[in-house]
Amino acid sequence: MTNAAVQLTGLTKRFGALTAVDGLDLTIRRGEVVALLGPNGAGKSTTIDMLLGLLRPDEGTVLLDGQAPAKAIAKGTVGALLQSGGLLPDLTAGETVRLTAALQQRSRPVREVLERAGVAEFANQRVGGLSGGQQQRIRFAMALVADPDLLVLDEPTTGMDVETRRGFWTTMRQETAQGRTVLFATHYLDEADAYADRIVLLRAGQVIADGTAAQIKAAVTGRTIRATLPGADLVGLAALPGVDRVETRGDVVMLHCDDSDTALRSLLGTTDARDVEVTARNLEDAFIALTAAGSSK
Ligand SMILES: Nc1ncnc2c1ncn2[C@@H]1O[C@H](COP(=O)(O)OP(=O)(O)OP(=O)(O)O)[C@@H](O)[C@H]1O
Repeated sequence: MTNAAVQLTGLTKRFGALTAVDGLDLTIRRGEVVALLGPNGAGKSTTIDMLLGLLRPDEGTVLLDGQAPAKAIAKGTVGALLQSGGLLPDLTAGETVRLTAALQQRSRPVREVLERAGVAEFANQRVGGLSGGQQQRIRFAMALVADPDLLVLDEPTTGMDVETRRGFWTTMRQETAQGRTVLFATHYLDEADAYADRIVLLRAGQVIADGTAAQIKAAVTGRTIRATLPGADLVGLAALPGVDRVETRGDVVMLHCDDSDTALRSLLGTTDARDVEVTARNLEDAFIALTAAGSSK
């Protein structure tokens, strides 16, 4: 079969005058790990809710492995971790996952899933008394227990401390190594950078960048040359070929360049610059640049 794991076409959702998701097209191949990255209100959760069939699109279509969401989900091939809800406070963590397993057409051994998701250590405690991060781990176990081909995770590490986050992503790596397709929404640039094969950057319900972390960084073109140059002639530096803008901090100059190779040759040829460093923009620079302008609709 050649169906994409996820195919969103012209997906649109309006809430009154607000267009939360605006004609979104997205195809995810099987086995891809995709981060849906964007600031608050970008439309990540609304997209995920439509993808899972929890919210009806105003326009557009969702296909999961070539089928409507309800059909794919009924077959048990989709596991989801949503931001809230879904937990009964009086059940224990273990009972919650066992109950979820019992409702699936196919399921993995509960004991194994409890271990994997880091729930085993508090499996006998009631859900209502657990922390937000522990409850997130239970939701993760619930998503895994169906042995899904597609895992959809809406801000999975919310409420987790640093160590738990790390453990979560270690487990995720093991899961994705088995060929699962994963779509996760996140605010965290480092998570998208470290764990996704592909980053889809959303702003105001539209895709504004789509590629590997390296491609997204490259989309915000330019590099910065940093050098020590006491008494620098700033006007002269700004006029060097390849230089966009010049900043100084004491004896250090920073040349923001659209062509750092040309700029570097001129800098070294015409000045006494030393301790020279050339750096690419990082994902945070790209994120800020791409999401900053015109974000309100
Ligand atoms: N049920 C609703 N009724 C009205 N407006 C809504 C509703 N759900 C979402 N919105 C609005 O739609 C926009 C997109 O929200 P959404 O939750 O999808 O964004 P998000 O990217 O997931 O944000 P966050 O990172 O804060 O979770 C926001 O402006 C939000 O206020």
